[in-house]
Amino acid sequence: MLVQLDRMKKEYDGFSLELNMEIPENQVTGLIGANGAGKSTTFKLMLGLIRPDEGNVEIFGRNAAEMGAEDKQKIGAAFSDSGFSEYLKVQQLIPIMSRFYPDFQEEEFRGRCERFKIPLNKQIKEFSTGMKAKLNVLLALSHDSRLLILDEPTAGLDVVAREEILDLLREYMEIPGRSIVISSHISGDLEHFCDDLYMIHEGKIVLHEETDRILEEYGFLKVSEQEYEALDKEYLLRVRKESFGYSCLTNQKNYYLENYPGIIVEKGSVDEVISMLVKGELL
Ligand SMILES: Nc1ncnc2c1ncn2[C@@H]1O[C@H](COP(=O)(O)OP(=O)(O)OP(=O)(O)O)[C@@H](O)[C@H]1O
Repeated sequence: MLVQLDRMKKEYDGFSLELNMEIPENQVTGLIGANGAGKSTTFKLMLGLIRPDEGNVEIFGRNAAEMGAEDKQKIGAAFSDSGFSEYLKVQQLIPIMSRFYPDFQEEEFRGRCERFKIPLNKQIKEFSTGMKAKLNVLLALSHDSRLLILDEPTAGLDVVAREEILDLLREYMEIPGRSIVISSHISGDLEHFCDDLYMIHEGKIVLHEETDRILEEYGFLKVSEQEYEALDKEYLLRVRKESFGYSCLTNQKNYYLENYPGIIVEKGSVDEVISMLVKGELL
């Protein structure tokens, strides 16, 4: 495992984050959650910037809070704030990055700045939100890391820019042994990019599932009251009363399709699945 959070608990006044999470090699893991769900806090814990109150956070098999310089070289991280003074120009970041990361790939970085229309000679404070977001990802990708930790890298980007960033990240994943952990509050941004998704709601994981399983096996049964009464409830996760009867979330939609001919089963988007998990009633 590249990263492991084991029975991890972190408390702030009025907020409690409780996580079990594993980030293996060769995988893109998505963290989805609304504002304030705990995504940034999770990343800070992974990077050892803050310590858990309970449980363990390990990165590359070692306690995250005791990470040494060598391990830090193996991580590329991007937060909404790059950590650099916005009075600097990208040109001035290059020697700073080279000093910190011996394997900083200057030529590649310059090439990508050109490709993404990031000017080298303009102060970062003059950049648009999208340009800053792109720059943060390019910086995270600029040295030969094994793990990328990207906090909402696509926030504020238009569709074209978002796809460009995701393409760059797909290229990154072509080298075996690498992994990405990426967050977003918009599940649609991630559902076709991540292999594995964690949905966090108010500090707790409400769903951890492979993306393909969510898209292929989760679904919504739309049933009348009579159909609902006759239904085997074993594979229903949540239910919600509707004007026509009930909407039921299942993680085994093929079971219902096979055993209840004529039943209406709709494929839900990841957003709809989350919304039902958070707001639907437990059986
Ligand atoms: N240093 C801190 N002191 C007190 N509370 C904190 C601190 N850092 C985070 N929190 C609280 O933890 C909760 C989760 O915040 P976090 O930034 O992890 O959420 P997020 O999912 O990244 O949200 P967003 O999408 O808005 O960035 C919030 O209620 C926040 O107020």
